[in-house]
Amino acid sequence: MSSPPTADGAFARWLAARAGQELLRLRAEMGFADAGALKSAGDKVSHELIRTELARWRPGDAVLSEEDEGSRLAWTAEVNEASISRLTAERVWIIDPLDGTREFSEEGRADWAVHVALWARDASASHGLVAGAVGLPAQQQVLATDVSPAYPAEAVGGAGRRLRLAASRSRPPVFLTDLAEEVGAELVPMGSAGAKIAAVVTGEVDAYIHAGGQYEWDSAAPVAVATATGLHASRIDGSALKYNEADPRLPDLLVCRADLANRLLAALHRHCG
Ligand SMILES: Nc1ncnc2c1ncn2[C@@H]1O[C@H](COP(=O)(O)O)[C@@H](OP(=O)(O)O)[C@H]1O
Ligand SMILES: [Mg+2]
Repeated sequence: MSSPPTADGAFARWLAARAGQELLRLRAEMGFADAGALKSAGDKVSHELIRTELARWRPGDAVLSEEDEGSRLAWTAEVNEASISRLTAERVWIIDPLDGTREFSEEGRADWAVHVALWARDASASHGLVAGAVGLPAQQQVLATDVSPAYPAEAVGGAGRRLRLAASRSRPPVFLTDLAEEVGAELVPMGSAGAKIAAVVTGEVDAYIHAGGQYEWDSAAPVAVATATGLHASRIDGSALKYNEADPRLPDLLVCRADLANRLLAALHRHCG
C-alpha cells in the first residue's frame, strides 16, 4: 500500500475516507437485522483502523478516541495513562470513529460520519484545532481542512426563505422549538453532529444548535472544517469552544453562518441564558 499524504489535513482526509470504506463494507456485509451488533461492529472496526494507522504514521502524537476505554472518565480522579499523556502532548488526534451510530444502523440513512481532528498546543485558533476531516461515507463525501469548502452561499434555496436549523433527531434541546418559532426558523432533524455541521458547511441548513450533552470528539473535526470555511462556531453562550481539556465533556454548541451568529446568540441568551 502506498504511504498516506504527509500534510496533516490531507492525512486526516485519507484516514476518514479509509475508515468510511470499511464502515460501508460492514453495512453491506452485516445488513440491518441486528442493529445492536452492527453498531458495536462499526464502532470497533473504525476505531481499530484509525488507531492502527495513527500508531503507524503519527507515532509521536497522542490520541483521544470516543472508543478508548475510560475516554469519558478522563476528567475524574481515575485518569488512565492515555488520558494523562494527551494532557502534556504537543499534538493530540481527537477521534470519533463513528458519529451517529444510531443512524449508521438504520437502513437508508446517510446522516452518520467519521471524525478525525488534530489539536496542537501551538495552534493560533482558540479552539486549538489545526486540521480535521469529516467523512460522510454514505454521502460519498469527505470534507476536510486541506481543501476548505467554499463558504456557503447565503440563503441557499432562495432569498427570503425561512432559516433552517439542524437539530438532533433523537435528543434536541428542550428550548429549541420555542427558539425556532421566535426567529422564524424551520427545524431540520438529523442524526450525527458531523452530518449536521457538514450540512451547515454545504449550505443545506443555516445553523446547528445543540445543548444537553456531548463530548469533544463529537464536534472537534466538524468544527475544524467549519471554522476553516469561515463559519461561526462557539458554545451557546458565545464563549470559545476548547479542545483537549482535562474534562472531555463539551455539552453545547452553535455552528452557523457568521452573519447569523449575533442574532442566534441573542435568541439563545433569551431562551437558555
Ligand atoms: N445529551 C447527550 N449526551 C451525550 N452525548 C450526546 C447527547 N446528545 C447527543 N450526543 C452525542 O452527539 C452525537 C450526535 O448526536 P445526535 O445524532 O443526537 O445529534 C452522538 O454521538 P455518537 O453517535 O458518536 O454517540 C451522540 O451520542
Ligand atoms: Mg459522536
